[in-house]
Amino acid sequence: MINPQGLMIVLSGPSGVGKGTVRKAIFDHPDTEFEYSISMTTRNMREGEVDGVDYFFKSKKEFEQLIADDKFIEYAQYVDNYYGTPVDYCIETINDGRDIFLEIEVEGAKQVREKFPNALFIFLAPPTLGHLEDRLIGRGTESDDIIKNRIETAKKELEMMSLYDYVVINDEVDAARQTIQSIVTAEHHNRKRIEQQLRKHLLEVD
Ligand SMILES: Nc1ncnc2c1ncn2[C@@H]1O[C@H](COP(=O)(O)OP(=O)(O)OP(=O)(O)O)[C@@H](O)[C@H]1O
Ligand SMILES: Nc1nc2c(ncn2[C@@H]2O[C@H](COP(=O)(O)O)[C@@H](O)[C@H]2O)c(=O)[nH]1
Repeated sequence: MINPQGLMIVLSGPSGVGKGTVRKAIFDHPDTEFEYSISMTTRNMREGEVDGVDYFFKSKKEFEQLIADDKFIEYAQYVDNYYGTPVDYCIETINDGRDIFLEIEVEGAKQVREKFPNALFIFLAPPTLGHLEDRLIGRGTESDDIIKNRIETAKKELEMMSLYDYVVINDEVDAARQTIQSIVTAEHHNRKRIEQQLRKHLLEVD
């Protein structure tokens, strides 16, 4: 077997587009067999969030020590807080042949692309910028200033979508969930076919 590793699936997109909502729909679905990479962050816990489930919540000092110890696949400072993907669980999972699903912002996705060019990159986009603003306001978890900041960041993030393998518009949650699952299934088929062709070619060369 040439590539027995699991697939690294990166779902990115601006804050408020619905990444968390779509990700939850994916993981609630019985067909889903991916593992979820729980990120670390220094931001304050929101009401209803659970440490070790939604995020591993860390102090700034703890996070900076983890950076120094090279414990992240990627990390980024996003609107005054650190966010990062712990390296150990991701590597263990893909080496074990299981797919790992990362839900991260755009700067972090760029770092993943440099380290794991074979990962699958999916950008979740809003139908319009107005939808994004409405969703952030509707979620009611951030102050007006932070929402403004996130919208400004989103405008720059949306310019990066052409660098992704796929763009999925999150108009309706279940449709976005289904599209993402179909993309992953198709990607597995493609990679398997390429691997078989490569193996056949190598045997012919021998
Ligand atoms: N397709 C949709 N239609 C309408 N509302 C949606 C849709 N998807 C998500 N939402 C709502 O938009 C808000 C933001 O969604 P969510 O928190 O999942 O976004 P996010 O991209 O994960 O944000 P962040 O990056 O800040 O964590 C939530 O209130 C959610 O219920
Ligand atoms: N680069 C990374 N970005 C991450 C990670 N985990 C989450 N995120 C992204 O941060 C913003 C803000 O999240 P919020 O929970 O404060 O709303 C959002 O775009 C997340 O997708 C990570 O490990 N690395």
